[in-house]
Amino acid sequence: AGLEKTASVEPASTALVPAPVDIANKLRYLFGRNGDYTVTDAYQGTAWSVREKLIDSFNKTHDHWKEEDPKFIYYLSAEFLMGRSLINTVYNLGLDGEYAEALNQLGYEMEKVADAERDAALGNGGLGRLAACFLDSMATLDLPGWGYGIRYKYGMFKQALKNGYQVELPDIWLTKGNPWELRRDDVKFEVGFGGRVERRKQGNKEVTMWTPSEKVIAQAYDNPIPGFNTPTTSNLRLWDAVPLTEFDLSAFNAGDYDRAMLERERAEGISAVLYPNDSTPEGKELRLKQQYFFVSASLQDVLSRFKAVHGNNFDLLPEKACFQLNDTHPTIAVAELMRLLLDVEGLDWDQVWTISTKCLNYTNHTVMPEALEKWPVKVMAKMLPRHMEIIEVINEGWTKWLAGHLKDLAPEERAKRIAAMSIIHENPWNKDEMLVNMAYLAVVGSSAVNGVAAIHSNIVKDEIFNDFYQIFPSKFQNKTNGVTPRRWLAWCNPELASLITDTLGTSEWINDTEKLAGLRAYASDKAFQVKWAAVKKAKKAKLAELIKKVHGDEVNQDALFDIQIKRIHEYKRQYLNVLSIIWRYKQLKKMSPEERKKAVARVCVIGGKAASAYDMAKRIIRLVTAVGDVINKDPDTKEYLRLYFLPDYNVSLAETIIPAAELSQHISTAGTEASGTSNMKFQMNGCLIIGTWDGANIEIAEETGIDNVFVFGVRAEEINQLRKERKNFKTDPRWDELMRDIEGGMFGDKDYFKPLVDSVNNMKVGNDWFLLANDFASYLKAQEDVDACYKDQSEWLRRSIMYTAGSGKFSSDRTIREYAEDIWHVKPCRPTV
Ligand SMILES: [N-]=[N+]=N[C@]1([C@H](N)O)O[C@H](CO)[C@@H](O)[C@H](O)[C@H]1O
Repeated sequence: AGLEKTASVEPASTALVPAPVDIANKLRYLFGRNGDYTVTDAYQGTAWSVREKLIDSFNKTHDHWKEEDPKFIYYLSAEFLMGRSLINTVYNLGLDGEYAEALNQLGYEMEKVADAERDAALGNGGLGRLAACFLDSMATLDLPGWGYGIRYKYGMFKQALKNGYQVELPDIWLTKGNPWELRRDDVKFEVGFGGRVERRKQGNKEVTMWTPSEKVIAQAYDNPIPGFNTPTTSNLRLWDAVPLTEFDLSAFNAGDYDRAMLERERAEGISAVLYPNDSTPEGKELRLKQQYFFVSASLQDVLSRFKAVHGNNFDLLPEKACFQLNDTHPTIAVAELMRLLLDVEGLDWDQVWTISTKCLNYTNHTVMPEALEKWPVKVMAKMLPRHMEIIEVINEGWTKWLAGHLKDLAPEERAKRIAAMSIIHENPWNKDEMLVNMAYLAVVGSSAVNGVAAIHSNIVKDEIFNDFYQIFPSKFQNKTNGVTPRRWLAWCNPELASLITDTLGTSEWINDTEKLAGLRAYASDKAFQVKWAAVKKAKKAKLAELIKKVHGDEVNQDALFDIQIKRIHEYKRQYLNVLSIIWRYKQLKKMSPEERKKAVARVCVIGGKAASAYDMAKRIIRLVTAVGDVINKDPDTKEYLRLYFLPDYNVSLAETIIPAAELSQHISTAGTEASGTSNMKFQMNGCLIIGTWDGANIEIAEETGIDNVFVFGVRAEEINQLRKERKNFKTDPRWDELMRDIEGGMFGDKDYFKPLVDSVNNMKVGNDWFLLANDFASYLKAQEDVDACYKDQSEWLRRSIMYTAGSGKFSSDRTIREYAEDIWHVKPCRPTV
């Protein structure tokens, strides 16, 4: 793992070179810059200097783990939404003081320099960011663990607004090089696709030979992951797809330039771009190719390191390695681990099945039926013929076992149950097509299956996988999500962090967040409330600055900052938020100037990307910008209400918005948001929540005190019935008025907004599947409660402090400790300094 030591020459670490000198050295020798540095220079110089300290810690850690040979956890994920690394790395390594001083000497502020870094946006939303938070906690808890994923050349698209509509731009993030990665020329694996499978006699054994028709090389890039306040630096290994042959000269000489480049393009195309869908599957074959590409390279890598130490003693593998499948995206691992141990290592089926199921664990992140990946058998059989065979054999064994297990049932009932749990089943929308259900394959092929919040894990057990739960109840667990308090409180809100540390008299809360509960004693302390409010005010000023930069408007910084930032999706109901803003606007318009003065002014911010092919989500974005265009310019109301869509929402923007937020919205239809994680980040930063009884909102309310949260809306268990009765639901007259306004062109673009109105209001066309009309009245009521509470600032601040005090549970350290104890059975292994 660490850089191989040559017997003769011991590399001299640059740790002894004073940081300002080292930065200047990097700029001179890496970038040919000799003074009058730009802010980008200052970033590059600092990053390449810090990089060496990071590599030192990385090597020490991996040398130690090599000696100790502990059990490892490998987190397989198609997404890692890392964001920027400079601040996190400098602070986690405890180098913040040294480098802040160094940059001052060069005439730069750390914060400004940090802004020059591009986000590593190798993910869509919650699922990808969760993986990044998990890596931070695994390293901070000294757990021997690596992330494995894809080094996309183009990450999550950049979002821009053109006349109020979303436009997507490629995320060209690697052009200036990446100081946070190490290309590992000594770590490459072949990955095959297509071709045919043959059986051959070898001695008395029959062996299976898969001859792929296409091969690419998986090239490893290591991204050291520094833990906080520990010598441990773990790793995120990302794979880049490169062609076997760099350039087909013979084709070129034959004048066939295209063919000369063909193999290169085809190979590079595999890791070129992240599919921009959140909670909806991508059916394109290239997506399956991406999934198999990184899974095969990762498993080959783990087995080769295992064999280097333990030879062919594969029965030992489950004691030395376990894998977490981050949703169904890496589920092909069930068949690939079987193939590698069966066909390459020559072990027999039952032994391999035992080893494989012991090693694999699966996390489900959504119950949306349309989000559960199902690959057509014909696509799988063409691209991965050997894997399709293995999946058929797994399914045969599984359905045969089921027949035995359900022998007491009546034959037709038994057949029905078996068909309902078959990994390979008909496409309900096209009977001639058979599908491979990747979620069922993951459940059958794993030791543990978990949901990501209590309510979600119950729905997983009681609804989507109930048949499986009844057969192996002990396989199903809950692991409520968490977020790293380093990035999402200590580093993005240092002002609040130092107030907390001063008040609690320790900074230990940064990796022991249960200690935040100590703030409860200060919730009603007037002097403390003043300091608390001052921090929030300063952060609001920063956000106001950003709004000015993006939209050119000065906003009222004494207004309530009301935020909804997350991927745009109908189930997350940004549409409902906009409707309440239109209603608020209309109330303000009806008021006299005196009455308006008594109203609670609001600055509403909405941000989030819509998947590029998701038409309805794009219409929601346009409605937000159209409503904003009208109300922000209205002389009567613009002092009391604003609505801004902040484009290109990503990790870095969240780090600016969340500390400034006073109210955040998590208003998904109950039972649809598996967990949510931005809700936890807002809570940590003392931002109050208006939300439905859904996902982790419920556990946040339990920890913060239910009376401190503005909860509204129907409960998950009512949904099915309400959907059936939706067409007879008597809508609120205010709702009807707003539908007429939008349909009537109050915000222009009425034809473009018609499908939006129809989707929730015209039962012949849409059926308001996400029950916006049903929750409308109680939502407006909850918003009135927010206004009433905000008018009593001491009550508001008491609640704000109680939020942070109750956020201890939502540290990803707690989540990872639970995974490590209940699923992975890995133990901390801290290198000695
Ligand atoms: N896919 N997916 N699932 C999600 C998010 N969209 O990425 O995973 C997140 C991480 O588990 C959840 O917080 C969120 O509720 C869920 O919808």
